[in-house]
Amino acid sequence: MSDHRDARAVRDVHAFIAGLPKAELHVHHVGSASPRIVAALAARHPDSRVPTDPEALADYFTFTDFAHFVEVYLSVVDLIRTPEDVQLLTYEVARDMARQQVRYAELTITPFSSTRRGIDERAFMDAIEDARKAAEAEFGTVLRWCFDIPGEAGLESAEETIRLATDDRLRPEGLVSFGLGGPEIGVPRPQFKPYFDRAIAAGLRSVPHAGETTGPETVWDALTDLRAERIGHGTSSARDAKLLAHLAEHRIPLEVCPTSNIATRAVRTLDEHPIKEFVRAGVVVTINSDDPPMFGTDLNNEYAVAARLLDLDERGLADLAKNAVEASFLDEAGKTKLTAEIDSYTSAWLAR
Ligand SMILES: Nc1ncnc2c1ncn2[C@@H]1O[C@H](CCC(=O)c2cccc(C(=O)O)c2)[C@@H](O)[C@H]1O
Ligand SMILES: [Zn+2]
Repeated sequence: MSDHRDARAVRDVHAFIAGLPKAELHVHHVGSASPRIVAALAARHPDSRVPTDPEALADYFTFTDFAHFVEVYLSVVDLIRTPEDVQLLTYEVARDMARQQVRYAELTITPFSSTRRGIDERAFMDAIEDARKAAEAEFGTVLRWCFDIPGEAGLESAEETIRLATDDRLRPEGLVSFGLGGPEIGVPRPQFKPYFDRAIAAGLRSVPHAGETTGPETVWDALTDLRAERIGHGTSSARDAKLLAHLAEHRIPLEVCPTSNIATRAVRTLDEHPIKEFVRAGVVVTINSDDPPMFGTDLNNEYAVAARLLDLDERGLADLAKNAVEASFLDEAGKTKLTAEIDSYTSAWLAR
């Protein structure tokens, strides 16, 4: 292929991705605050130390390691102080998703971080639900929630998160799953088993982060003790052939977030990312953005990265998008509809 045609092919793939209807399964609520949203929140709370100028913000969002990332993340959490802030963040995140043709997203929310900072729990639930309904009506993007335990904040945070997720008077209609985030080093997964047992008994699905910054044994713990149905990241699974075979056989999808893994220094370079090994082993791979503005990315860019790393054409990209629909917690009718939308978009594109 000549350089000229190469460049055109890449442009074409980007245009295809931009219009491709997509589902996103691993994306954090606070971690999705774009410079536009950060500026709006900081204008409400001028004492904040988070910069609002986009260039300064890009600098601020350059991380030395995972611990530094969590420190910066928590400074953005500190910008969210009222139920109105929660509503604004959630609604505006949905607007950014809709612009990328994201039709369905499971958004990971850490309610503990808000309630411990004094936001009333009832008002918090009302704020996210108001935003969810408005986003669906106005942007056509369907949102669902994953409530996650911030592991580093200890069992007190696990207790608070499970209470908020299972108390019938509080539990929001959009809640579908239960997660575990934050640092893994020094935060063993098995201690959270009783909380995942309670979540699963209440009908929630188990989707912990595992194997992002620690080895494959953490992924095994997530499968065995937390009964994970999908794994957040699971990057280090590539180091354990038996684990890869297990994930493939039981069709346990990985929520792969390539750019995030580089930004938090979990993986050295994109070319060393194990996504190819996952696909080669037959593991179901989904593509996600994690904390897109913090990592200078968005879901469309993550699909473009995957296209390059996996050498995918439009059909291959559509298959990735369909993996996410299949691995989602949408009902069967919703899955069938979104899959058909992906297929008809792809056929129309290829028939141009
Ligand atoms: N790639 C990621 N991998 C893992 N997690 C990620 C990723 N991206 C975003 N997160 C989020 O980071 C939070 C970390 C928050 C946390 O540990 C903490 C500790 C102590 C106190 C408090 C508090 O609020 O007072 C919070 C998690 O809840 C998670 O949702
Ligand atoms: Zn994450």
